[in-house]
Amino acid sequence: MIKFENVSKIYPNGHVGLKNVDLQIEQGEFVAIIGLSGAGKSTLLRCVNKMHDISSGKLTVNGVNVTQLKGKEIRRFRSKIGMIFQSFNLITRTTVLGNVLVSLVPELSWWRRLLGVYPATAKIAGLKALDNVGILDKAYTRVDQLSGGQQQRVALARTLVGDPDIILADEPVAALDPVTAKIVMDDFQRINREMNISILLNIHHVDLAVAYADRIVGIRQGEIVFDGPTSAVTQEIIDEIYQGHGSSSIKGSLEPVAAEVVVDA
Ligand SMILES: Nc1ncnc2c1ncn2[C@@H]1O[C@H](COP(=O)(O)OP(=O)(O)OP(=O)(O)O)[C@@H](O)[C@H]1O
Repeated sequence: MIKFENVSKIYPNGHVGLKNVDLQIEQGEFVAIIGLSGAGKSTLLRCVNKMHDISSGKLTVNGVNVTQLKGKEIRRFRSKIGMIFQSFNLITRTTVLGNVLVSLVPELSWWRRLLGVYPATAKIAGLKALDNVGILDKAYTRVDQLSGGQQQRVALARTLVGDPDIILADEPVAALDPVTAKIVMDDFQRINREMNISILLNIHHVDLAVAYADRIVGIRQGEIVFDGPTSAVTQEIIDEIYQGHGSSSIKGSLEPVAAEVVVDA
């Protein structure tokens, strides 16, 4: 369980990234965080795995007080939290399998790290993760020869090989075309349902958020202004989250609501 209790985040320059956030996410939930650019979506996500430190309040993940983690504890803590970025963050000149196995490097002995020699068990785990996201046949292809969608699936496989409890995804489909975005969102949904991994995902496309997530959290200027099941989301709520910015002219329109994808001009 991820639990924010009255959490605020103030950046060193005084900017308030999060303000009095109360949020509880149970294991296995699929939550989409929506809001205008600069609303605080990434800040919220990055506090969960301590990429950002909170300024006040309390943040616990599976009972662990995140603020109190130090040194090696942080690495161990993060090993159960996968992170996916818009830009994939892969080593482009390495094979797909090599990228997936990178996440296991901290657990390997120094000589294996030095030589890049992975035990058979690690390789099998890596290949299984690739199979899980439908790109097993690309295992020995260099990452820079893959499409954007395939690269994001490599990133997803890299998180899966660590057997995470939680996956944080920061705009994972923003760089993808609508069809590929849907394929990647299908992967997230399947992984969430089949593996009971909590998914916390920032997304600009409200239609995709509503089509895939179980729960929507709306953020405006660092504050949560909506938190509820996807079924409760209305155009009025979307307008409230994107207040003052004419949601139908940005990506915050509920039309169409279903899995059909709005092309980002
Ligand atoms: N390191 C930083 N120092 C100061 N201010 C920051 C820092 N990082 C983010 N901010 C500010 O905090 C606010 C929230 O940023 P954040 O990246 O969380 O927004 P976001 O909702 O994820 O936006 P986007 O959708 O554009 O990624 C923004 O006003 C941003 O300028």
